[in-house]
Amino acid sequence: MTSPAFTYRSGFGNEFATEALPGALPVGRNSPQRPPYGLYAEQISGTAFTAPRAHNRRSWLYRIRPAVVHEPFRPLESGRLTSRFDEVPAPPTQLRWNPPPMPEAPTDFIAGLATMGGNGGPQAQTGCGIHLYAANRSMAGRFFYDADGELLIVPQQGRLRLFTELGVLEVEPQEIALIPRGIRFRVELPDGTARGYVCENFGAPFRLPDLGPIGSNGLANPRDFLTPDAWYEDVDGDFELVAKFDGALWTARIDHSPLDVVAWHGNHAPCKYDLRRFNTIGSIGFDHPDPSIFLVLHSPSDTPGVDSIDFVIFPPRWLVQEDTFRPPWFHRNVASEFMGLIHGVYDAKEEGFLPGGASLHNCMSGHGPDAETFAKATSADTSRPQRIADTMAFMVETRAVIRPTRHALETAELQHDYHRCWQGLAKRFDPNHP
Ligand SMILES: O=C(O)Cc1cc(O)ccc1O
Ligand SMILES: [Fe+2]
Repeated sequence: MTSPAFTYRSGFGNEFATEALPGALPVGRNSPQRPPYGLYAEQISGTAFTAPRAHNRRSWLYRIRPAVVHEPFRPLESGRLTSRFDEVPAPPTQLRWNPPPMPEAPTDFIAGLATMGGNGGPQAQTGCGIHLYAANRSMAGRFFYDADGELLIVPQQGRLRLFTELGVLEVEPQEIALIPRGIRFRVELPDGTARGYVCENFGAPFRLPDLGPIGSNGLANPRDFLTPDAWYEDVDGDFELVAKFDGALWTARIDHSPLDVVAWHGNHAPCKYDLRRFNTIGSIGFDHPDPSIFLVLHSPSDTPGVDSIDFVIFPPRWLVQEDTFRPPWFHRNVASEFMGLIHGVYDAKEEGFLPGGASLHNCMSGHGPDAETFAKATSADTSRPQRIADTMAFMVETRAVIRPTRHALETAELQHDYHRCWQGLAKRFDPNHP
């Protein structure tokens, strides 16, 4: 038996309570002697039991069988998915990649993941793995969970239907999904193929940033995050449970679908967010602000004010700054910047940075607009507003160096001529003309 309808509740990090059968949620206690409908009660903790209340994440699940019911795990060939960021020395060179091609062989979401780089790891409980996925078939007969981190999924092409233990998320390009650490799920591809990005967060769960002087509204508003209502399937069969655990993949046989949670309550729950809802705040006077104004979600580190990961977007917006070089300035950054393009064109790079592609500008490596963009922006009329339309780029900015994997440095998609886009920035200096 399968329950229908994919519906959501609104809010970020809320305490939700939802049941797919009436009365399935116990009232007034988490673990009654006999939960309704013969369900098992089970807690999943995403933070330390003793984490401060504001950051504590846990959910109570009422399910047909407890999560422990499966056979032992054995190693599974991990393909291009890894949490090893020491395979090859990280070059300070600016790097850019073309979009990965769609696979030819049948490839599901998990098999289609290729790690481009990262830092920290599951043991350090900080940093991230940055992956691209390209897939052409739905996950059939297998389910996945990531014990190493939370998954921030950024579709670029093709919708995803994420059937999770806590409900179903349907996401399309320009939406993102967050799957908390440990939550089991399978991925269907309603469009047949799908491509995109995954940021695997080994550290503190992503949260909304404080808004400081912006005030009580703006950037990503909490009510635009949607968490699914309880949904379950009661299906027996010969299935596979795949785990990413301590950097590698493992597989275990399981004789039923683990997506059998009939009711749950708590705040360790998946959600989705439409990036087009982002309330972009910018300069209405002069100068191009720091990209921290584009922050959607962040994973704070143990140092106040310094994030382990910032997830930032560059959405459509108006540029109105007068007497200003309006695109991103030339810069070097203590943080490291991995970028992807979901849609359209990015304003600092009109060519070469393609939807589905990626770039990496590591700690203190100079970068900025290409020569063509520089030429246009220095002669643009800044007495008029300019609309940046049809664009959606994102950046995963991290405190630690993003070390590319061997795959990232050896793939045919690496653009060996990337540096040329800046070589046309000629000497303009003339000491006789201030
Ligand atoms: O490098 C980039 O294109 C990302 C970026 C954008 C911006 O507006 C300011 C700084 C920055 O690193
Ligand atoms: Fe940058």
